[in-house]
Amino acid sequence: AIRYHNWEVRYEYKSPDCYQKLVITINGQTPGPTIEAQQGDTIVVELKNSLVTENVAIHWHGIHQGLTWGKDREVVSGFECDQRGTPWFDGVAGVTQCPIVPGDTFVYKFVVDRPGTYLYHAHYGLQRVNGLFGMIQVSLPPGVSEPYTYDDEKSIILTDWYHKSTFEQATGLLSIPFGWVGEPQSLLIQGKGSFNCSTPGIEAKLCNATNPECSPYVMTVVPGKTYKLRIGSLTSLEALSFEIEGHNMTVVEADGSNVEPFVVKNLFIYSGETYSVLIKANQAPTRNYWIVSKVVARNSTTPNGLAIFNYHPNNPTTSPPTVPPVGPAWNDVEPRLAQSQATKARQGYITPPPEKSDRVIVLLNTQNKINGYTRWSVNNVSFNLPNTPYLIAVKEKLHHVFNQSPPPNGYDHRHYDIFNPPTNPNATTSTSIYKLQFDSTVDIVIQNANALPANDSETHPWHLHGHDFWVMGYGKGKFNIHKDPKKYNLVDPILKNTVSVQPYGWTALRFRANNPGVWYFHCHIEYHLFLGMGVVFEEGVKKLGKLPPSIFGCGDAKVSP
Ligand SMILES: O=C1O[C@H]([C@@H](O)CO)C(O)=C1O
Repeated sequence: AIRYHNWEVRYEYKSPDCYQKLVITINGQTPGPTIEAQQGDTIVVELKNSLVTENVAIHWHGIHQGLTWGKDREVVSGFECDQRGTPWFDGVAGVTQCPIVPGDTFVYKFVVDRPGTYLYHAHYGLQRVNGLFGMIQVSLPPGVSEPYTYDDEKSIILTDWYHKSTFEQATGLLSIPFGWVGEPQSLLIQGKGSFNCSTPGIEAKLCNATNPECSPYVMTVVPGKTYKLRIGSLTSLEALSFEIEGHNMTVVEADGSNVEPFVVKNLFIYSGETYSVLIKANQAPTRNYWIVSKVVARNSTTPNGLAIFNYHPNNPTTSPPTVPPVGPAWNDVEPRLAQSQATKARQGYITPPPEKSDRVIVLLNTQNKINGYTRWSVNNVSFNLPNTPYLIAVKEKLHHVFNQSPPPNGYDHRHYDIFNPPTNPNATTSTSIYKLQFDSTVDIVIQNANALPANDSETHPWHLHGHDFWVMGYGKGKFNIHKDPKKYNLVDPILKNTVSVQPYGWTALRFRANNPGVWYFHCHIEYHLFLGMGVVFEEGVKKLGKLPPSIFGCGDAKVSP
């Protein structure tokens, strides 16, 4: 089926956490409308940019934009045809398309070829921070059922929320001295939070604690029933712990893959990840319970996000009689690593990875000063987008629009102490990209190191466009290229599109470069990406037919040839 959506994107005043500010809405909503579809459906989104002074582009997070069924898939020309990849609709301004200028309408059209929980969000500047995002839910075709049962389904998006405008944030991040955005003012659960309006310095007319826009989100359940809850995180900065007071959760899905079920009291979720959990409403039905979202991995001042788990027929607005659970310690890496390691492909749904890879790329994450500016770098290269999208530049052989020499395949691990902040005097900014041999198997090892402040290494969630990767392993300290690959999980690794890398730790991934296109791979912390924490992979662009004219219109790609 074709699922048609007509969206208008614009700025509006909203008070998601009681504090009024300009946010970006889709058809008046943030989070935007949920896209519901069945496996194999074609999604058409006709998007009108009514932002007046800003471009826009929307990324369909977790959607491959390539048809992965059938082994000998032929990529043919003619972009009207559905039975092929659509790498030009991945929605990244500067990578796969020119941005959509104010007043313009752009049509995204792509197939959702796998069931599961996915997301969509702005991929232009810092717009995601302003609320331009939503969820994509792809169900199985009729007659096919999931390997678990439940009575009903719910979904929520978790975010963090800032009061400063993204313009002010961007100005700080691009200044000397560096103006860091700091910790968010609140955490939102499905677009609702609660900032304390009596905080000193808050203008009374901008903050109204009784505004219905910031009444807590309520999830109503019927006693005894089991619910599938889809959870996505699109935080700008924070890693979260999510918990429903007194209720265990059974994890069954991660980033669209079936998970060998395991039970948690709290779920750790990083920006860009999605999970489905099963929850049984099996507690005393005479009261409501707290739903809590809490910052982990940073020593944050942000108060917990709260929502209400409402047992029908209790009053949905009645606060639970208890103090909300405090959740795990922010700095305890062990339970987070344990959850990541417990997340394996479900028996009967395992796609084993190739046993060997053709190429290994080690990516060292560092925070650097470049010409006095604070940046994030990968192998000492801080990434900048060119004015002409890579997809067009590669396909049309516009070699001058980006640096043609490849970025480094690794870093000098013998002479780099990941625990002590070296000055990284050689870091540069660059537009260069990794060219992958088509259909080769690629291993990526992401290595975290010190940030600029001493004794400080952060958690980074890395997201790959256009593919799922097998999560081969996680480790502490410096990755050892001789010993660590021997411990890779070749049996039942999960396929994901976003993965966490813990402080001073590493994460190893494997994927097949079999989707013709140009694909971003980056830290999903919006501010880190903004400061250069990403790379781009190109594979098989030669195989693509004519690019659709609608993605042209910027840089040296003004019109379709
Ligand atoms: O990118 C970042 O910058 C700050 C800090 O490292 C420097 O102020 C921080 O916590 C980040 O995540």
